[in-house]
Amino acid sequence: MRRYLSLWWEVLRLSWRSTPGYTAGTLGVIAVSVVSVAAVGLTMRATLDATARGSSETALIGAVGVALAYALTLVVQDLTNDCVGTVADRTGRLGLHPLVHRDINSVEGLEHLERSDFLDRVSIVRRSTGLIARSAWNALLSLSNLLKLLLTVVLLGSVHPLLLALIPLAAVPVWCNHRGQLSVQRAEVAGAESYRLQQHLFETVASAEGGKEVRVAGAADRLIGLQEQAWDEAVRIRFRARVSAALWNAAGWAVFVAAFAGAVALVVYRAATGAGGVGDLVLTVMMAVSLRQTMQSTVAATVEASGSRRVVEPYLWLRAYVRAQRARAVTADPPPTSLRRGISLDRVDFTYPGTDRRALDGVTAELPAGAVVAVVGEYGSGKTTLVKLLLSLYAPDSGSIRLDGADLAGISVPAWRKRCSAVFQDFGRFRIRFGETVGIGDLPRIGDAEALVGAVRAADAEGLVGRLPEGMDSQLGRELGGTDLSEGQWQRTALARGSMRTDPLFFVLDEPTASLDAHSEEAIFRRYMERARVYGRRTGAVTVVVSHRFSTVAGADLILVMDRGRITESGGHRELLARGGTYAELYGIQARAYAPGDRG
Ligand SMILES: Nc1ncnc2c1ncn2[C@@H]1O[C@H](COP(=O)(O)OP(=O)(O)OP(=O)(O)O)[C@@H](O)[C@H]1O
Repeated sequence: MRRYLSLWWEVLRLSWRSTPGYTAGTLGVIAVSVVSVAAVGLTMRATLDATARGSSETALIGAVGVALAYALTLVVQDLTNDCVGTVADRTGRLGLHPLVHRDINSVEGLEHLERSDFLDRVSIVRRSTGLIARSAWNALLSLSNLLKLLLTVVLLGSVHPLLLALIPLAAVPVWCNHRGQLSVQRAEVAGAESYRLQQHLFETVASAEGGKEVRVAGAADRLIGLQEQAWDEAVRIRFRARVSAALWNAAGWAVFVAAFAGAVALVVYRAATGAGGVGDLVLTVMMAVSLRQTMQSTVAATVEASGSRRVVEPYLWLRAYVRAQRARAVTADPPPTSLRRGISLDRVDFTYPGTDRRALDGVTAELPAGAVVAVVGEYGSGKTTLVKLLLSLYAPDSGSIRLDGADLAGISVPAWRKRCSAVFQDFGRFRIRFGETVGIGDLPRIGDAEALVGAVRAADAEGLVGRLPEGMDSQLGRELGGTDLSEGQWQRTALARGSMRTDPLFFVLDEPTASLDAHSEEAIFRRYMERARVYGRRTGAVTVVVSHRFSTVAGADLILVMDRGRITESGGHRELLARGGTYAELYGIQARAYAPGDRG
């Protein structure tokens, strides 16, 4: 409960900051709604009692009071919902939405983006910032309704104390609703995976990228069938939970309505047998009517507040996760300014979240300072995973990675990343201006024209910039009114981005030329090897090159051969050839395949 109270308090403060006028207005309307309920009954009783006494002047003033109080009740009844809806919506969009996005993006590493439990919660939170804000206002509405209830019961209790028994009985529908909402909440999480799947399939079929292959393969109907299946599954799970919630709701109400009918009968009987006055009778009827309304809205607001558990719980979980990550970052050390010994891996194991096969299995290796290290191996042997761990995108499950003996786990992730440069096979296609898409490789120098030109030159992408309509300022992406690039051009852009930092301690080239022709590939590799040597001499930087093309890695100082998550061979090119193992065999196969005379 404390977690909820602190969240609601935070949301109300956020409401105040993001939309102070609406917040003040809504608070005012809620306060008036509390007072107006009692005002109607009290003015009515005073009017009738005055009439019975024959005091016409007081009766007239009382009648004006009744009219005003009643009009106020009607106005605030309508206004409350509108105001709460608007203020919650604005707080959700203006205050909470940016906070949630900042939280999600501030998490280091990739692990959380591939953990299905994280994704399920994030997808709920992302769509529900308005509901989270609404939950705080609903809690406030519940509180104001409780006050109204208290006022109503005090007035009814002044007629007969037995009516106070209505308070505990009012808890029955609240509990039943809460019970039903729990099953709705569980269903949201259980159906989130099917929901994501259907969304992914829909986007695959509908997007230009995936749609091409899907249409050529004639697989659209099948994928749409799968999407409908996943959609049905998601809807079925939610529907069942909602039916069960409705049944709980009805049962709770049945209990309360029975008790309420008995209470009203008692008061009417007392009035009829002369135990109460005319004013008491009218007060009872007025309060009975308003009690029913207040009870209804108390239950509705409480149920809505507790029903929002399905969105609030994931949000609280996300915040706790982000805080734990940040707390870890605060105590971290900076990375060394240069490497003297190098990077070592000691019995590193790693399994991707949600899978049960080790992607890295007892990996031990020494990557000497200043060295170019090539990692080769079959598809899926763990090469990219190894690189991801070295970049702190994931942490090892066991074993350690050390920089000059210091455990990478104790080093600040953002500070380490600032000393890394990487070009990946599955590079990003950032559809912004060309200069920006390169410049984000080193944010502090994103506006440094000289640095941009240098990076573009390193990636041999000057020709590409020359063909763009506005050079470095050209917008990329046709759907954004810009220019479309080919795969090879996107890859050169990624290479340029990876060349922005000029003093990395760790430089990664993970299949950086897979989309380039053989001629460009060779030229680029030669150029980047020279670059790697410069880094190595300057700071002892380690360069890791991942490649399927053995000819490109022959010049590396150290070659690691991977197979099913393990390093099976390591050494220099000549040494591995002389050993006659996997490397020698694969090298031989490729050398023959690429030899001009052997080609068919
Ligand atoms: N995000 C992920 N979630 C789950 N499993 C993954 C993920 N990424 C990779 N894997 C699995 O981990 C293993 C190693 O993958 P990795 O990408 O490291 O291989 P690789 O040698 O780089 O392959 P390739 O040469 O195709 O790039 C594979 O079995 C792969 O299926």
